[in-house]
Amino acid sequence: TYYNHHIYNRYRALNHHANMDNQLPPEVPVAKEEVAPRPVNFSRTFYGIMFDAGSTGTRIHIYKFIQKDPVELPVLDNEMYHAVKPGLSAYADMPAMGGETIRQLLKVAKKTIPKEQWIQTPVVLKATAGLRLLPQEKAKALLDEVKEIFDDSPFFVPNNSVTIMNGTNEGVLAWVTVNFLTGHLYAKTKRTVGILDLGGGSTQITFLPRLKKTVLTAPEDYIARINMFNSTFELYTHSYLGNGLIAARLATLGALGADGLDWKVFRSSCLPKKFREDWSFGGLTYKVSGIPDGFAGYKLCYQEVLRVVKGIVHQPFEVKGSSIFYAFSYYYDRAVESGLIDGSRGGTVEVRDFKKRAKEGKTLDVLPFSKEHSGQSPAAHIAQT
Ligand SMILES: Nc1ncnc2c1ncn2[C@@H]1O[C@H](COP(=O)(O)OP(=O)(O)O)[C@@H](O)[C@H]1O
Repeated sequence: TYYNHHIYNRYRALNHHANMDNQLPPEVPVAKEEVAPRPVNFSRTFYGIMFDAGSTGTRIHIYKFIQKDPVELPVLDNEMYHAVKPGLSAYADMPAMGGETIRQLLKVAKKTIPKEQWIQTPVVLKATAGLRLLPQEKAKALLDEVKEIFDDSPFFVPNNSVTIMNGTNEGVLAWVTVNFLTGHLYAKTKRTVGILDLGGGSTQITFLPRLKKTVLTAPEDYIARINMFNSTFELYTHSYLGNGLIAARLATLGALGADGLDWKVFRSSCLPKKFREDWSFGGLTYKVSGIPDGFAGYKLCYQEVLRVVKGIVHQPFEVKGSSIFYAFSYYYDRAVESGLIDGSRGGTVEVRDFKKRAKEGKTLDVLPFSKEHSGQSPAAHIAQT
């Protein structure tokens, strides 16, 4: 998942059809023409706290905004970031302990935000695939726990401040963010970039189709209409739940949703023959291993993975061309780990580069959770071929 402060600066331009509550702090009254003389030395500082409750970790983003003029939009001055692992969904059976991780992160917010600002600083949590994958009652227990902790905190708790974000909003917001950051977001924009987000539990693809055919041939719920700059954009967007890096890996092993986790060892030719480990995800622990008396390698692994994604992935014809996509989250992590791009500058890769590395065995990273980089990461481009 990827939520970015720049959306805040653009919020007046964006009116997404889907339910996107405005969680901004109370707005400064906009001066009308006749109220002409502006206050001298007007300057207002305010903060916002955003929790990103992902399937592999919970992150707090504390934003500081400065508004120098009552008729101008506030400008982001600073962002403070902190993350903990595992994510909330790992506490599916012990919501109180899950809540404790939020309480700890709120301590960071108390240290960062001046005391007199606490009461007007909104605090919001958006959960993604980890909670979407849990049985409803377990997800609800975790959200209720978080809500209680927010209510006990000295911060401003808006309505619906603790929710699961749906996959469409996750994909659309990432698209808006990346296009804003890359300067493609303006009225009548034609040249936009697509996004590919590979989380732990889900993966999102979003782009603005250039061909009418793409919109007409896509499944109906893959098209999201958003209003910006007085026009409607029809975006192609989909979130594949259960196909994030970690969830899909467990599905490949036949472990996702399986019983007998206490004794079953899930084997895969995607893992080195002698490999054996316990992996935890979503509050469950899975015993996994390679196939000691069998084979490991690209071809067999490819067949295993194909069985999982076959019939699931919708492939719009249009992206086969020369479309530019910005890929981030685990796409970025894996591209850095396998030496395809530079960790601080990002870089441009083609899908075939990943394939080449996989054949060399270099992306056969067997750690379930890689080190998470801090703050915003430079996106890795993927030019699709
Ligand atoms: N602020 C951020 N900027 C860039 N990548 C991020 C950020 N926060 C999390 N990530 C990346 O998201 C991936 C984990 O996704 P996660 O949110 O746990 O899964 P999901 O979206 O499926 O719930 C990791 O690759 C992590 O580095």
